[in-house]
Amino acid sequence: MLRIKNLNKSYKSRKVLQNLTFSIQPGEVYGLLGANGAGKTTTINIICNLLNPDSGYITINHQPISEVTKKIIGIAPQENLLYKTLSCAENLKFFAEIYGLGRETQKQQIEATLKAVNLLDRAKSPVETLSGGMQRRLNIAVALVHQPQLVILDEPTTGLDIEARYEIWELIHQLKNQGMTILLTTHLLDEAEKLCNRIGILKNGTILAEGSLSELKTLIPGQEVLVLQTTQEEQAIALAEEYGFTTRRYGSDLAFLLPEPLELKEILDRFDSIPIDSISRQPVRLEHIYLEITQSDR
Ligand SMILES: Nc1ncnc2c1ncn2[C@@H]1O[C@H](COP(=O)(O)OP(=O)(O)OP(=O)(O)O)[C@@H](O)[C@H]1O
Repeated sequence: MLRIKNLNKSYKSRKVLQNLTFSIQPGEVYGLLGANGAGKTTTINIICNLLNPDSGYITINHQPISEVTKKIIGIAPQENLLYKTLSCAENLKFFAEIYGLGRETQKQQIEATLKAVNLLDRAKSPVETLSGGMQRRLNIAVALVHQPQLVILDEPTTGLDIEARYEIWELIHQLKNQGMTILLTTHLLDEAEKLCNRIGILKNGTILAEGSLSELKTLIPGQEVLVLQTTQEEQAIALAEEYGFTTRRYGSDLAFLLPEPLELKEILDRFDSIPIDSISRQPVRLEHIYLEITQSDR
C-alpha cells in the first residue's frame, strides 16, 4: 500500500530524515514509534504531499505521491483540524465537499462516519461543546469521511485522559478489524504494543528496528526482566553476571535480563547472599526493546 525508500530531508544543515525506508501492507496497522523530534510529522507531511523530500521516493498503491494520491489518504493530524463553532455534521460536510463527494454520498458518509466514531447522537452539537476525547474522535472522523484507503493517525491519543484514550484505542481496533490500512505515529509504547501489527522504531530520521512485537523481542538479550531493589547493587550485579544475566538500568531501577524465565524461588536462592528490598519479574515489553535499541545507538 505504502512504500517509502531512502527518504532524506534536511532543514538547512539539520538532517531530519536519513535514508528512511519502510513499507505498509494493505490491512496493516504500522506504528511509527519515536521520541519528540524523531521525524514522524515530517514523514507524514511528505506522504501527504505537503512537503517535498530532498531525495528518495514514496509510492501509494504503486503511484508516486501527487494530488491524486492525496485523495486516497485520510489524515488525522496531531492538532485537531476542526471548526469549533460548527457542529460535528457541519465539520464533516465541509471536508466531504473538499474531497468532492456528491450530495447523496456526503449524507451517507457523514452518518456512517459519525456512527463509526460513536458521535451520531452529537451530530448537531457544536464542536466547542464536546469533550476533548469526542473532539479527537471527530478529528479521526474527518480522516475517514471520504473513505480513504490509507489512514494516518498522528499521535491520536496524546493529551487525552485514560478513558478517552481507551475509546480511541477501541475505535482504532474497529478500523483494524474492518481491514483499514493505518499508519499510526506515537511515542506511547503501550499504544503501539496494543494496536500495531508491525512497529518501526524511529530515531534521528532513521528506522533503527522494525517488526512485529514478537520479532522485536528477539532483539533483546533476555526473555524476562527482573527488577531488583537492594542496598548492595554492586554485589547484585556481580552475582547476576555470574549467572549470565544482562544488567540494565531503566531510569533509577536496576534490572537484569534473564536468558530464560526462572521461578521466583530460584531467583531468591541466587541472590540470598545480599539483602533484597523488593523484587519483581516482568515479561519483555516494548519499552524494554525501545530502550535497548535507541540507547545502543547513542
Ligand atoms: N520547518 C522546520 N524548520 C526547521 N526544523 C524543523 C521544521 N520542522 C521540523 N523541524 C525539526 O525537524 C525535527 C523533526 O521534527 P518532526 O516534527 O518531524 O518530529 P516528530 O517526530 O513529529 O516530533 P513531535 O512528536 O515533537 O512532533 C525536529 O528536530 C524539528 O525541530
